[in-house]
Amino acid sequence: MDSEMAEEEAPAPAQPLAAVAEEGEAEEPRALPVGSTKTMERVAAAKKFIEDHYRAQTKNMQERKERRLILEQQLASSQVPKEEQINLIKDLERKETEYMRLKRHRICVDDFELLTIIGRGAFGEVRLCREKSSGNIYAMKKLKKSEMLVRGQVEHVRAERNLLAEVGSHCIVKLYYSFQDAEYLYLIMEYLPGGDMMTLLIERIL
Ligand SMILES: Nc1ncnc2c1ncn2[C@@H]1O[C@H](COP(=O)(O)OP(=O)(O)OP(=O)(O)O)[C@@H](O)[C@H]1O
Repeated sequence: MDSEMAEEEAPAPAQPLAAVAEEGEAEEPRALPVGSTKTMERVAAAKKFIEDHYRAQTKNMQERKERRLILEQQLASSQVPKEEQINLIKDLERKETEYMRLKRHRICVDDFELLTIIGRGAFGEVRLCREKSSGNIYAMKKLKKSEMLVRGQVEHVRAERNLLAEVGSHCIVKLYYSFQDAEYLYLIMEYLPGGDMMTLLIERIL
């Protein structure tokens, strides 16, 4: 079994404070201090993140096992020679491992070669860029986090990002990646040459 398939050990649950009291020492039950609303929100967000992460990981492992099983069943009922069957299964495992390796890679601004500036938005510039690994050209929209906070636009930007990520329409620009660093959010979109709608409308109307 390779490292991807290895089952992860569940982290030990945090020990409740009361349990830390020395054995035999009769302690009056004390109310634990409750964190501020902000802290409680962070705790809830972290809990959700961890749960989602492990759920996704379990699902991935299950799907991977199923893909292997399907291939094994297909090969068992085929005329493919035994040696060839072993090679095909090894090939599948190699591709699965490579896929997991690529998935683990956290994409960041260094994965792109920054080219010319093609526009300016409310929170920063839009640049043409080239993905180093594939050579693909995209439009990179860079949004300054502090500006978004000052103008109270965090929810609008989040909605824009979610909409671009979820809608699959030829009328809406495609979003390929989104990521952030300490200062900026980045949206990596399909590059649409030809200018924006407002310029087009002005040209057509005037
Ligand atoms: N995917 C893209 N392909 C090509 N050019 C783009 C792309 N996205 C943005 N641009 C260019 O960058 C400019 C600013 O981008 P965008 O309109 O998304 O920013 P914004 O912050 O929403 O701006 P505004 O507040 O003015 O609407 C656009 O007018 C356009 O010229």
